Amino acid sequence: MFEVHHYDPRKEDRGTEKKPSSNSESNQNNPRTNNTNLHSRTKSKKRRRKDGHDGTSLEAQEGRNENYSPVTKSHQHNKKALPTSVLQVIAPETDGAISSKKNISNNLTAEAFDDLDLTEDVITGEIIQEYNEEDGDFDEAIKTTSQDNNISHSNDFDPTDEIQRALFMTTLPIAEAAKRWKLADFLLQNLQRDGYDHFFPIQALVIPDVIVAERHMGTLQTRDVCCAAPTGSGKTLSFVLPVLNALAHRNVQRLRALVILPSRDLAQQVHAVFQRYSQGSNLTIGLAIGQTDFSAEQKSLILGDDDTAGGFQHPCLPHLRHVMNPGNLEMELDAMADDLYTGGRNSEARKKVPAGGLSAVDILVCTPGRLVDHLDNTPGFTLQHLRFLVIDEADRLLSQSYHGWIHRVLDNVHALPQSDRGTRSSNIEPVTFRRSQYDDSTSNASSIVQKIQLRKMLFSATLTKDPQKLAALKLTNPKYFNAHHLKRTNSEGGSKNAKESLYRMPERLQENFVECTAEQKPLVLLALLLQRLQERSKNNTREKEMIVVFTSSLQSTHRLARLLQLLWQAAGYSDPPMEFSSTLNQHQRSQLMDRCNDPNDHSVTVLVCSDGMSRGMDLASVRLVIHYDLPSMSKTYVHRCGRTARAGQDGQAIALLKGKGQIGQFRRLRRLIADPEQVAKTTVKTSLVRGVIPLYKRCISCLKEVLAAEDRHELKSLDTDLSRWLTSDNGDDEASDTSEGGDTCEESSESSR
Ligand SMILES: Nc1ncnc2c1ncn2[C@@H]1O[C@H](COP(=O)(O)OP(=O)(O)OP(=O)(O)O)[C@@H](O)[C@H]1O
Repeated sequence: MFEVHHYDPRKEDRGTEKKPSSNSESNQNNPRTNNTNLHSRTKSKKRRRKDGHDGTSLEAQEGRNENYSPVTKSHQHNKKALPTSVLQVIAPETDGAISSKKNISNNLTAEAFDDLDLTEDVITGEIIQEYNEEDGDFDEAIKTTSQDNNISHSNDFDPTDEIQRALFMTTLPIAEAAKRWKLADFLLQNLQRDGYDHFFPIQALVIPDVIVAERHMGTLQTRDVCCAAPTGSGKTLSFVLPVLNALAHRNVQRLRALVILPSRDLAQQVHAVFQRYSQGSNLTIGLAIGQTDFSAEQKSLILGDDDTAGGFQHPCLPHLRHVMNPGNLEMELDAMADDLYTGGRNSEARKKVPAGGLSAVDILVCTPGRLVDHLDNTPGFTLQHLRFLVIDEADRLLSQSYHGWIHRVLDNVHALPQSDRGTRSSNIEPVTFRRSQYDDSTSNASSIVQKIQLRKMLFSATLTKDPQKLAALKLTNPKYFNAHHLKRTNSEGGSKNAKESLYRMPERLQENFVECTAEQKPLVLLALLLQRLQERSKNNTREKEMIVVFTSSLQSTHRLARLLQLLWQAAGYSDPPMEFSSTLNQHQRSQLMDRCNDPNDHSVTVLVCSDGMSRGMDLASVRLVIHYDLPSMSKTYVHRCGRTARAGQDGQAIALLKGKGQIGQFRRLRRLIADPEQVAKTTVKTSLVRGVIPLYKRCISCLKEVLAAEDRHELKSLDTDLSRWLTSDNGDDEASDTSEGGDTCEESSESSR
């Protein structure tokens, strides 16, 4: 079930959950009830417009349209079908959705969307003609191709509906979809370079939404976006592409998009995606995560000579530099527009601070703490011209204050740089304007220029709907894309808990658990790992594959990683397991991620991670996630599992549960996630577990010494060569207790890690 609805935090505040519209009501209003083919629906769409109807589609409210799958001829040509999991990300069945056209509630909206990709000419002309001429009956063609792709179809397709439209766009070859959205050429080239054939549904939903809002900025009211979609469903490109597209034709360099992430690792990852997709444009992407020293980071963000960034010695210098800049003309226009718009209220302030501040970057990817540092201490750093505020892993960021970053950002958006605060009024207007597309000499001033609006975009696989937290962001008329309450395309009623469940797993994830005792747990883990590696070498698999093991604390991550490294050494295996946690410094973590991401580097087979690393990490080769310790929160479980089965690929997650107590705990935790019955018990061969006991005993006796040596700085954190600690005897005496000691069952809250 996919919802797109108008989210009103005030309603939740009063405890009044948004209720689905009743079927009968929806039926009465549904203009499509009797439509059986695309021709008649298109006509009915025209009729509705004539009648002043806003074109709102209501089948999403009714939940009757779960089987929709529009298919074009071009998709038929492309035999590589989209994974159904990807299509199901936004399966249109829903209980509370209101079509976005109604949401935007503006007569212009329908035209705005049509303007974008599916004009009636396209619908009635291009696509249908193709089928009429070459494939015969259009509906039949849809049916046939749907069956080919194992996707059921419905006759209720109405291309004016946003969800339907998004699904439709996912079936088109990526070049065609990009053309219809008029995506910048460099973006398409980058997508093709990466071998992407189709957009994913969440992308097909969010990208045109942002494009429409940008194109019709003057007439459509800005709507902020809250987007919850499963792990690995492609949320990153859903904001990277439209932001780059919107800024691609800028003349003057200013900080126009701010992308905030909860950790340095994620910020680096998203920064890399921006870099990759900005190739071919002249946009500059900044990174502020505290990786370099502060003044070096300042210099990378702010234009000017070496002395300017840190010192900002003379206010005239940057102004002069800006006047000499080729972008001068555009700036002057902005200034003029500003005067026209604000009656000159800002002109005094502008005399002191060059319009646009001194940004050396167009887009800044950052962590909240470092952002606040720059707001406080970097002269010329301004959020004055921000057009996009993207908050990725929003629930995580909103749950932590990070020096009150939200208030600091909101206070600074559209405000002048710190250096000129003394002169401005408290409620200053934004000073960025752009020329209207409909510029003509007869227009008056206010129609020539459009005030740039800030759009906030929130993303997460476990996005909170906590009204208090969202309220802090002061969202404008937010539009909530919820892709969690999904329904399997071909099943009748979906899962029992589909409506109550908060989260949803990737479609191709297989979830299992193994029941064992505390003592058996490390043995079971070892047996599982060895079994997997042996299978791999037996099958002679060349493809890169990784296993990620999660523990519940930093300390157990380190202990377990060391134990496994000893075991590898004792067994004579190459490529020992690696630790990935905040025990490593940023540079070491980045290097490790590079190795994990390099398809030709097969040296990392097992990663032992703390929960600090459970979110967002995008490693295509992870095939198995093992929950060595059970997390205490459902959302941590969701994010951990989401390190595999990404982008429509297969993956498996196995939880090691200590006895009945933990099985109950696991059930409770799993209740918030759709399809609890999907989790199956699995076992590990006793012979395998028995087989690893001598090896384990030999290593557990050395572990203490290894850790002590590390405390004495005799061993580096990345050093995996532990051979000198391995004794030749099998350690029978010392290791009568097989517990490795780091196996703590203690659960700690996600935020405490
Ligand atoms: N249209 C596409 N076709 C094929 N692969 C894609 C497409 N879009 C994104 N991907 C790939 O899918 C993978 C997952 O995407 P992404 O990291 O954006 O997921 P996500 O939804 O942000 O997940 P998480 O919630 O775990 O952060 C990435 O490796 C990305 O390159």
